[in-house]
Amino acid sequence: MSKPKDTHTFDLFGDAVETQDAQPSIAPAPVSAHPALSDTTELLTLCERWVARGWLRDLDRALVRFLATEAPDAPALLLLAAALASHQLGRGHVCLDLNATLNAPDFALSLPPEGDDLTDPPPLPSDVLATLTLSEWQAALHHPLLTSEGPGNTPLVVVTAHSASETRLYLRRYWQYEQTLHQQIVSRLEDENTPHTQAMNDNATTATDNRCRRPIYWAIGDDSHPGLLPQALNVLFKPSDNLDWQKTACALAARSRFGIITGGPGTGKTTTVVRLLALLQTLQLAHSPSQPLRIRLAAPTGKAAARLNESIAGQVSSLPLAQLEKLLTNCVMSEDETRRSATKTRSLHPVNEQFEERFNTVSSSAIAIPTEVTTLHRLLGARPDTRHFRHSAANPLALDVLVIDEASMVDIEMMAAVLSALPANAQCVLLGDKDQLASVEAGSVLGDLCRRAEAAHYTPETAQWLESATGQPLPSEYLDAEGQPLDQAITMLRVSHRFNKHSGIGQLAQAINQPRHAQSDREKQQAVNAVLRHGYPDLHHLTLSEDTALDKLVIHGSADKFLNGGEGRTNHKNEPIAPPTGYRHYLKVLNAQRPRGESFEDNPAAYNAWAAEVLSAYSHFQLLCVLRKGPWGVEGLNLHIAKTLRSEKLLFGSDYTLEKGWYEGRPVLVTQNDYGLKLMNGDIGITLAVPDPRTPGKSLLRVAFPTSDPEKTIRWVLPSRLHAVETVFAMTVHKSQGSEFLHTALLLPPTINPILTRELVYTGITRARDWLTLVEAKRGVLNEAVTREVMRVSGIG
Ligand SMILES: Nc1ncnc2c1ncn2[C@@H]1O[C@H](COP(=O)(O)OP(=O)(O)OP(=O)(O)O)[C@@H](O)[C@H]1O
Repeated sequence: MSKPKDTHTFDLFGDAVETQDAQPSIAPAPVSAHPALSDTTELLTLCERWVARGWLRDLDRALVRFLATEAPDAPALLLLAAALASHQLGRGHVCLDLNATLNAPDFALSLPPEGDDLTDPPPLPSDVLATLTLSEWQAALHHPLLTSEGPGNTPLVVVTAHSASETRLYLRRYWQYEQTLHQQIVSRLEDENTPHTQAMNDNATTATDNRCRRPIYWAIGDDSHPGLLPQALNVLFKPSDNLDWQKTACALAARSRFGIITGGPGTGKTTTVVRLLALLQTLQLAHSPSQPLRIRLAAPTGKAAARLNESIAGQVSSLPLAQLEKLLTNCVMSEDETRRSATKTRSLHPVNEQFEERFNTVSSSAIAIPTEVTTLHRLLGARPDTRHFRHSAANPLALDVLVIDEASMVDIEMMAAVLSALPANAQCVLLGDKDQLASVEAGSVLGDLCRRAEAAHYTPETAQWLESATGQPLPSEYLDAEGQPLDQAITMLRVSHRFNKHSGIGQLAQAINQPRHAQSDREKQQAVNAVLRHGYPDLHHLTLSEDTALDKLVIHGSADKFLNGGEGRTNHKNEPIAPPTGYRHYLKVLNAQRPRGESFEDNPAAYNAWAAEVLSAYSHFQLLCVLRKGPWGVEGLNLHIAKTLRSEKLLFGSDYTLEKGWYEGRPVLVTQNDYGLKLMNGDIGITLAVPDPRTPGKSLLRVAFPTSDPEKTIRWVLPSRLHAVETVFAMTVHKSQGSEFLHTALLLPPTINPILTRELVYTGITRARDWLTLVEAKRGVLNEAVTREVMRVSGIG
């Protein structure tokens, strides 16, 4: 088998215009139609051959068999489309786009990127589909038992959108998720400008019921507290000569029941959302002093939740709450004053003397902002052995505001489940970086919803409202009289406060992130290379010409390769930055700070403190890679690094132990949620040796995981209880999403691969907080990678 021909169309679902205009990779002179296009038995045989090669999943073939049994008269072309649609789900696409598949058929299956040397290869999709036209395929997609064009009971749904050339085939479940998402978002956006009387009635409900308390009318049409919104925004944001996108984001997200705040690393998403919550709570208390909003914060993984937890706690403590409470008190006093004089003039009856009570409630009510962040699975109440959650439309969550961080990692199934479980009037705010890799599961919801975020598309009405709320006029380039309702609910933060123009990490992220339509591939490569050559203090570009360079990096961190050996830098808050390290650092801490002469049971605090130090030291460095298998993948690198650390006498164990067993210092990544052990997918633990209480002088291994519980900072787990973990000296970029490391080393393999795209490189480098080492196993791979884009197929956005 040969390598797919056009490497520039590696991204099957790349830019639609380009793929349509591009030369199709269909063979120019087909001889005759492949029998699998018209004969179900031939098709099943073909699927079997594809499954044997790993090009198609067994699951996909099983679906075809099932459909063929259910409807023996179904056209083979329909069954083939079903197999490919099912296969796309495993590759992150929600559906099969027929036209894109005909334009680049070989990307519809999981072909090995470097070709397949085995003899007697099965026909490639490009061979099979060579004679097929779009209209023939479209015509074959209609079958009363198997397909429909919308609601119904058929297992498949056909959607023809915009123009007849855009036909998508869905498995019904995924079509339904898309519909749910669409309906939930539209219904939350549609009445943002109208007072919501039902919500006011809901105010009378008790704290334990799950109807929403939030009266959404206050932000727009609230007559009782004129000016409270702009006043509160002015308390929360300092005056600025430039357009403050954070203030804009806060106002827009407060205005509607669905909002998105997107932005790159350090653009202030967390800072903004904390202020948004303070704003919402202030507005709510002005109306219902004794009924603060019930706010919940969630993230898709335990790691992302822990990170938000950490940063949000710091942000809440710096909020100007006293000023907001003063504003609130003045507001309630003036309201009651007005009411009092109105009552006096209307009648001689005594004034309604609830004033004192209301005043006291406000002045004693701290504007409560939660700092605890949970995972989405926990929030919804995941149950073992079922994909259904405890909370759903039938049993909604008891909350008024939900903030979801790292929303780019949330797949379509989870997003539909969350939105369905929200009470009708609850407010949902998504935070995330639209340019990051999407979830590994099907769907790239945040990226799809934010397709128009760059240019904003605010209507003149929105701009006018924003100006009255924030005091800031919007530049005309962000206005669009044709702006969609969704555009009005999205703000993109555009200024990084963590990476300024002197930061190589920030500059590289920016150069890589330029969308394809904004510049040619060559211009992008030149921009990226200019950043690499510039000599920024936080960035080192390493091409592996000698074997030991990678070893030096992972052991020592290669501080000597950075300007001044990494000494003397400060961060954006003027705090000193420690020089970059490698894995030696945490292993040194492990040995140097080990509690001596005390048993684990007698002094758990000492062991917890030790474990916390080791875990913190581990987070100073992480090697990221692209692949799982092979010498440049997680598996090969993990073993290589463990052996290298052993040769430095930093780790101990036989080859077998290092490859398959447990040893002190082994860092592990949890790969599946384990509710029994309270461990979440993405958690990192370190294996430590603690004294064995049963055998004096001996030790036993336990794995230490950090917790967010201040009472019990470390969770100790016996290795035998951990089933879904892997060594994490090397971590894939996909798994690193939602995490951040002081020194991140991103290793690109020597050959290009379909998953090596701009989004992946961007996601990898933005995991670095202070130092980035970009490693190319062979020069040139980065240049190729940054010109490839992933575009997921879906009907959202
Ligand atoms: N307007 C601002 N002025 C000055 N510093 C700011 C401002 N906004 C945020 N920061 C600081 O910038 C840093 C990054 O902010 P924040 O954590 O809110 O960004 P983020 O977008 O959530 O980052 P990430 O998701 O990449 O971790 C923080 O130290 C924060 O205090």
